[in-house]
Amino acid sequence: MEDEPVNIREYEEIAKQVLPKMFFDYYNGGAGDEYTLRENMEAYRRIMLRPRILVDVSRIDMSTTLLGYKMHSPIMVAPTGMHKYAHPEGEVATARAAAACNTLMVLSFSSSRKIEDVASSCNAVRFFQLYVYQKREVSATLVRRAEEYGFKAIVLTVDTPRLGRREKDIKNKLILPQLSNLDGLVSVDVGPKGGSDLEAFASQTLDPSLCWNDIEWLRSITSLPIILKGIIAAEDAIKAVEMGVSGIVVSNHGARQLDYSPATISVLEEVVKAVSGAVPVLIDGGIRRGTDVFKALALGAKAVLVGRPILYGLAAKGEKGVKSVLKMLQSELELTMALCGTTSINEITRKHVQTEGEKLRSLL
Ligand SMILES: Cc1cc2nc3c(=O)[nH]c(=O)nc-3n(C[C@H](O)[C@H](O)[C@H](O)COP(=O)(O)O)c2cc1C
Ligand SMILES: CCCCCCC(=O)C(=O)O
Repeated sequence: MEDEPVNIREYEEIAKQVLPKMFFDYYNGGAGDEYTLRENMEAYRRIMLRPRILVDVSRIDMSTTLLGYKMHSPIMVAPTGMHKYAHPEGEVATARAAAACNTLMVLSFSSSRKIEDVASSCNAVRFFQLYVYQKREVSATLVRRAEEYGFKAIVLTVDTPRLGRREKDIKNKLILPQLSNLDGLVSVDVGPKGGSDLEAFASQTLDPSLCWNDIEWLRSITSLPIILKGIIAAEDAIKAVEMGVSGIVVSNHGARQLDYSPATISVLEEVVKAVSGAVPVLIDGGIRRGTDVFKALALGAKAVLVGRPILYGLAAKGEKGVKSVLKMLQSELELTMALCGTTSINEITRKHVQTEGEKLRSLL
């Protein structure tokens, strides 16, 4: 029998072996020099844990809620496009795995399976991620469909007025499958082929004029709560709260948009302080270990989202692989909680971590 992967890095290796290079690079790559891509992960390594001892940890409860929805743990599935590159069942397999792990999935606007198919595949709580297209009616149609099919919130991505420069995709001349949600609404045929079809498609569809006033437009077409994904500055977090959003995701889009933007974990605290409890603050980017999840919670995140690890699991073993990745992160978090002397999510505090700045100051 083949050895079972024991961590996310091993799942990444399998994904690299089984996927065509073009698709693995699309999943794994970042923007520009990929500096932020490395930093998203490295920044977690610079944070140390401060365990407390002699606490009864025979029972650990990782459960939490988001917008009133209960989850087994604060580890959610981030919206990532085109799961059919990884597995023929695409987002349906991912959704079933998320449901089996009792967690919440955010379905991408650019999914390769239809909203309706994902909704009918299993009984899970799902949010819908939104891109705003120049043809607003396309975006509005998908919002209405998501609402009709039981999605519980709209996650508006705000870091993508244009697509980041992803040089691997340009070199590989990334091809784009028809995105089922857009059937009959938009064609992905981008004309004569040059570099990345995704880049060409994005430049023909994304609305670069999207701005704060458009939150009102979104509110006029849906009664679902709105979460903004892609905030990394306190000023924007404050503005988002003033605009009445229901949550914020500290995200740099997995370092696929603006290279040399900061690692998300390094700005989490600034955003959490600015928001001062008004709305839940989530985070994604670079989370590969249960210890990373613990560190994000200690710095004030309500929950985390994971992107690429889900795709590695999907590529390696379909639904079973996604389930295994989620369970692996959940059990790593549970062990970290036990070894840090925390028995519930609320017990994880700022005092359980030491940042690099604090480490340096303690040496002075
Ligand atoms: C292949 C891929 C596709 C993505 N597609 C979307 C998307 O459609 N919408 C979106 O808001 N974010 C998208 N993202 C960003 C993720 O939601 C998330 O911010 C990021 O993956 C988190 O970083 P991680 O991959 O290191 O966990 C995508 C990321 C990847 C890797
Ligand atoms: C029209 C924009 C497509 C974006 C595709 C998915 C995505 O966000 C990514 O990072 O890739």
